[in-house]
Amino acid sequence: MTQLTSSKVTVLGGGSFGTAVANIAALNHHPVTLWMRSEKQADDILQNRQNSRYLPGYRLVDNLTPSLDLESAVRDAHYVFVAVPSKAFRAVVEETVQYLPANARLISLTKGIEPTSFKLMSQILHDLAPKHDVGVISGPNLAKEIADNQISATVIASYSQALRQEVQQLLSCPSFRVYGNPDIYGVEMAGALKNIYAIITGLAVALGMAENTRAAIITRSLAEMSRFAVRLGANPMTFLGLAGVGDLIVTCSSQLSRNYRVGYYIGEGMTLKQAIKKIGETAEGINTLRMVNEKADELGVYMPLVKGLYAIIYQDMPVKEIASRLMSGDLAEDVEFMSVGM
Ligand SMILES: NC(=O)c1ccc[n+]([C@@H]2O[C@H](COP(=O)([O-])OP(=O)(O)OC[C@H]3O[C@@H](n4cnc5c(N)ncnc54)[C@H](O)[C@@H]3O)[C@@H](O)[C@H]2O)c1
Ligand SMILES: O=P(O)(O)OC[C@H](O)CO
Repeated sequence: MTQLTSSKVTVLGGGSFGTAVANIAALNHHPVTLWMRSEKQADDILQNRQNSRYLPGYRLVDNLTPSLDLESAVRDAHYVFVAVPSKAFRAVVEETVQYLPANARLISLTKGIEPTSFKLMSQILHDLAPKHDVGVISGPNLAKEIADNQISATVIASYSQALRQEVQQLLSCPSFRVYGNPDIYGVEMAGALKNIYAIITGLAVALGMAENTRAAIITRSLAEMSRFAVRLGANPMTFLGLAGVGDLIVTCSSQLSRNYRVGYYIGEGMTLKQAIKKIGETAEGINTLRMVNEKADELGVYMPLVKGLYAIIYQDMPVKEIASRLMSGDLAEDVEFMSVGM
């Protein structure tokens, strides 16, 4: 691999993950611009070297510069990472492309699916910037742990081998290891789907589940999400990697996951609205659940866990009734591996 020289990196979105990834690139001595909407947050970074709203207590390196001006943030960038919630993704990229240098690489950090179109973020990037190389980062990456320099690993997925290798070099450091994978669809789908199962696990923990139960939920979640994604064209092997089982494990185990916490608060008796308000940050799984539930019906893919959570959240079904339905369904359906692709 040829050594990457100092490259101008821009991250769009000053939330927890955008800030954490921007800081890693800056730690690797690249000049980094973090574009955000909030003047207050930008001032906070300039004056206190901290994003107190999203990553309180973590020092941001000096070569990370906040910016409120999209044009100047993007104009000379070699790499543009997009870290805004999926519902804002298309609008932000639409505005960005007019300023994009011809050779800039575009990489999504977002784990979600576009409502109505069912497009993944890389597909939106392709739509809006068809001449640019596109990639996606996904893996077990809790932003606060990355900011705390805890050892973490992730996946850069792209059809472009050059882009994969460049991003590996751009972000790899002693506490962060980046692996390449050409299966962009599988990596991205895994990152979106695991949020649904984190909500289920959080809910089950709040209701006092035992460790056997957690293991059963995580394992059946992996089978269910792989079955769905493989039906849509993903490589089943991706689900045995960091972006698949890796991310599923961390998101279904940690109170730092916002999706897990949504489930936990609902399990404690909050309404969905109250849970979302209490978290105050992006929890993509809520919308992903609606879209995947609909798509599973359309494709005829068997997804009992998605169906169960949908019934609890959107149809007000009692959790106990859903749990007993899951445990007493037709055993003929419950074959561990349904086909070569699970
Ligand atoms: N936080 C994590 O641990 C983590 C890890 C991996 C991936 N992700 C993914 O990254 C994406 C972003 O998550 P996050 O954790 O940074 O969310 P967040 O809630 O911490 O921050 C979202 C940021 O996006 C900004 N934003 C929202 N709408 C915008 C718009 N229209 N224009 C400009 N900025 C806008 C908000 O102001 C905020 O700064 C999500 O899809 C999430 O699943 C998060
Ligand atoms: O906080 P969550 O639930 O969005 O999860 C964060 C990351 O996706 C974990 O990899």
